[in-house]
Amino acid sequence: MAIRPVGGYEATGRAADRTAVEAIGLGKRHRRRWALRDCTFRLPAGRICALVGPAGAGKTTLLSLASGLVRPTEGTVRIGGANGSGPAGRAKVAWVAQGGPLSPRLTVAETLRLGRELAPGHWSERRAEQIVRAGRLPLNARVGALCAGRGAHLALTLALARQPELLLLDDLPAHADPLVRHQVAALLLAQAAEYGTTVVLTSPPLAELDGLCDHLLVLAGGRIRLAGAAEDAVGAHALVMGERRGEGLPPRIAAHPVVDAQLTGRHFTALIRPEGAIAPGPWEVAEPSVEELLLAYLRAPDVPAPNAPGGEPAAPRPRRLLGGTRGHRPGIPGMPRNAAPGRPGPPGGAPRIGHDQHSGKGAAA
Ligand SMILES: Nc1ncnc2c1ncn2[C@@H]1O[C@H](COP(=O)(O)OP(=O)(O)OP(=O)(O)O)[C@@H](O)[C@H]1O
Repeated sequence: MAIRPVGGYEATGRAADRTAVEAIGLGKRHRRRWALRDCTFRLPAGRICALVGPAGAGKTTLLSLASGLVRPTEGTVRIGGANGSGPAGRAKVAWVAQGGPLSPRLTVAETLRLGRELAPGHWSERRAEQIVRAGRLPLNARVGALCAGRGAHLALTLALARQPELLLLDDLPAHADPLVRHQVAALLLAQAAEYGTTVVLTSPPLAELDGLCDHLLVLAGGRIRLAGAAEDAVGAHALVMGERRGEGLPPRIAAHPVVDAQLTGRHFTALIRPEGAIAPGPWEVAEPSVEELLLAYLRAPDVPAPNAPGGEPAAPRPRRLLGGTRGHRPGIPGMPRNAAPGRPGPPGGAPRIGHDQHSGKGAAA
């Protein structure tokens, strides 16, 4: 684990009223190729945000820009109101990255002492002790003898004791055993609630997001595909499941923007962004889980952002009046909504409906 630049956290005002990260037209180009482009979003303070996207989507680039380690080619990113590229912005961010150097020869106590010395004026001894106690870190153990989960917990202690406003967390929970992952999740929730720290988790296990992440940021191809509060994002989509009678989706479903559709045998499952009421028919309509929503976006990296091209957060929407049979989690045996994370859809399953689904092409007659 490597701890990147850190700084002080001002516990003033209601977290939800403050903006932790604001990106406007943010972009980074390497030679002629854009790693990130047109990236516009606002992340309120005190949120736990899942940053999700396929390999090469631009996640690390976004973290590098947010941490101030890399300067944008275009646009701006502000951290707690300060320019993210300047010292004031950088001082508000901690980045716990995978594979960085915690010295294996030092003990836990020596590592913490070093952390305190390297963060004069920012270090909270009380917070460090709390986190060490919560993670049951043995103070006299050598860092090299700690299991991966405890090593991760130590890296997190170093980062949080420095009281950052924004914590960037790279893959951490995925590498720990379930108990440590649970401890880390509890720690992050407490940190966000009590200290207003904003946490950005890169590629967290999708099955563990419900109840942990309340904000979503989906990238693909260097552009934002979805950004906003998880609740709003879920409310702006619907999962429609039913029997199919033609080649593609029923026209009354394909009339809405389709994010992803899975066709399996005689059934279909589609994640749509309803534009108005969904016409009734031989299908069920349900609210997607966060996992289902993200899986659909990961399966459809080309889908345009709701407010393309800027990809701004979707505004909170009132609950729609849905047609069809609206249920909470009806589930259809063998359908993708029950698929395990990382295994989108049943084996030998349905073809993914491509881009032209958004215009409704490919719908069944
Ligand atoms: N220093 C660089 N020079 C050239 N191209 C780069 C550089 N850094 C990133 N890229 C390219 O920019 C794109 C985005 O890379 P980035 O590492 O941000 O993606 P990512 O979502 O973090 O991917 P992964 O999950 O595989 O780490 C990729 O196509 C990558 O090859």
